[in-house]
Amino acid sequence: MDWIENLRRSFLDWDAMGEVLPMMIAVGLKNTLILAFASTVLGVAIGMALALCGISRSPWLRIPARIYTDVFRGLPAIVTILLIGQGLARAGRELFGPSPYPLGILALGLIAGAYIGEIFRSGIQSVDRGQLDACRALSMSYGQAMRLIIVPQGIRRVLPALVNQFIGNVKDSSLVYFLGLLASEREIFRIGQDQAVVTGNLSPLLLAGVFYLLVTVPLTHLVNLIDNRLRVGRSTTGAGTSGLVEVGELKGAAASVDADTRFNGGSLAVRGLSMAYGEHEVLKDVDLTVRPGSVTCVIGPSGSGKSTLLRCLNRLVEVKGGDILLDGDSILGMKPEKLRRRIGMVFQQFNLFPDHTALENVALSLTRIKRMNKDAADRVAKARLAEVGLAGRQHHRPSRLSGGQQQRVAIARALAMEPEVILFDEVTSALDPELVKGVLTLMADLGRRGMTMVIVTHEMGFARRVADQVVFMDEGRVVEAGSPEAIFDRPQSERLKRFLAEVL
Ligand SMILES: Nc1ncnc2c1ncn2[C@@H]1O[C@H](COP(=O)(O)OP(=O)(O)OP(=O)(O)O)[C@@H](O)[C@H]1O
Repeated sequence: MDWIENLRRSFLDWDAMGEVLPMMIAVGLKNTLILAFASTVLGVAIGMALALCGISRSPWLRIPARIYTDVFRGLPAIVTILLIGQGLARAGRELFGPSPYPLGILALGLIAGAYIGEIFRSGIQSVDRGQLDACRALSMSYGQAMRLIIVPQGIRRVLPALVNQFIGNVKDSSLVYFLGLLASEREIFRIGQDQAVVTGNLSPLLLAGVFYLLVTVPLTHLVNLIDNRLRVGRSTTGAGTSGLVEVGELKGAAASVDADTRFNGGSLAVRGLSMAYGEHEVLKDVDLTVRPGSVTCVIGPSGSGKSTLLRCLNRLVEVKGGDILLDGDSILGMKPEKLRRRIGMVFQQFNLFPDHTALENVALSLTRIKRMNKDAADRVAKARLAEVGLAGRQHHRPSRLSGGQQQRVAIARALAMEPEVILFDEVTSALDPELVKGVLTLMADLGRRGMTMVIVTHEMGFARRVADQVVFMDEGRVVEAGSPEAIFDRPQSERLKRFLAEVL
């Protein structure tokens, strides 16, 4: 069996492996890790800049980012490494000295940046649009929303892909030897190859392969672990609460709220409001008066413009014509962030920040927007959570709360900013039926305590019981507005009669 002996001598020459092992660890492994790590760090910095440029509205940022990505992703790594390493050799010598090592890191980093940029971009763009809405409704600027919520969430989602990129850099570092590294700068592959020439067999190279696997295989498992964790984290709904528990939580909370503490509700006046998405006219000449401390329920068929009307009230969308007055002042001249401190909003899909606990969700805008110190913000946040019956769940993340509890955290978050008006956009539509009551009970209580509320709802029973005014919209217009009795018992228009016949 000569050929087996030949193979053994070629690949499993233990003496040759033993001889190269110390150098493989002290020089090769060290250099490979430095090259991979430094180029990944550089790649992350370049990638983040590319991602932010890539999602920018300005073509001056978007187009160069696109070109960069196409070029560095499209070229074979070895071409880039040689072009940078040899093309910039002179400048490199002046900047870094004679060694091509830093240029190798630069080349690997430039290549990695193109891939990491795409990873970041897709991560950031995969963050639910509602997160940005929630940030804006909490009066964060676009930059703050990106920095505090959207980008960190996007990065968290793409952590596995980033680790994969690091693995890619570990492997690509083997190409840098083409630049002619000094002996002390050789990485795993180069040492294996050099020693293979000396020993005349492939054992040192096989050992180099084993070293690559020792670095990359655990990392691959780490990727899977992170991936699983993220998936489990997302799907856990460990709440396990029933509707009865939820209403019970609120009863407990009612005792902690001083029923005499009243909100300082503001007034709204909508005059001749129109709004369009491009050519599509969604609101037409809408007039509406909302008294301080009153509850207005907006009802109407799907697509009639109810949500858009709410979004105009805190300028999440811009109006086309007409005016909106808050306590007599036009909101159109106000800075949107200032306006949104005064008009809070709660969304159908809750839009809580998933990486933050209930307490952090409520406290975030207090520290970041209202500039309260952390202790004071936590005190306020705890009090607001207690008011919505969630004192015992402050440290739960949204994924561990039921839909009803999440919605109550969202209400606490809006309340914490001490708004004069709160807008509710179909806040019970995404809830299981048994969880609806808890949220509606809470909203009715806010109404009793004088909060001005504009509520888009399909809960007709709630509108009849709680509203001071019911507004029926159809095809972008207010068709009828009046007391619940007037709307539900004495509808005037054919359209309202038909709508009520369908929903009641
Ligand atoms: N971002 C958008 N871009 C373009 N059109 C939109 C956008 N949002 C809503 N629309 C359109 O505007 C119209 C009114 O939508 P809006 O969501 O305000 O209605 P709605 O009465 O709240 O409906 P629903 O009860 O189904 O939520 C619809 O025709 C809708 O398709």
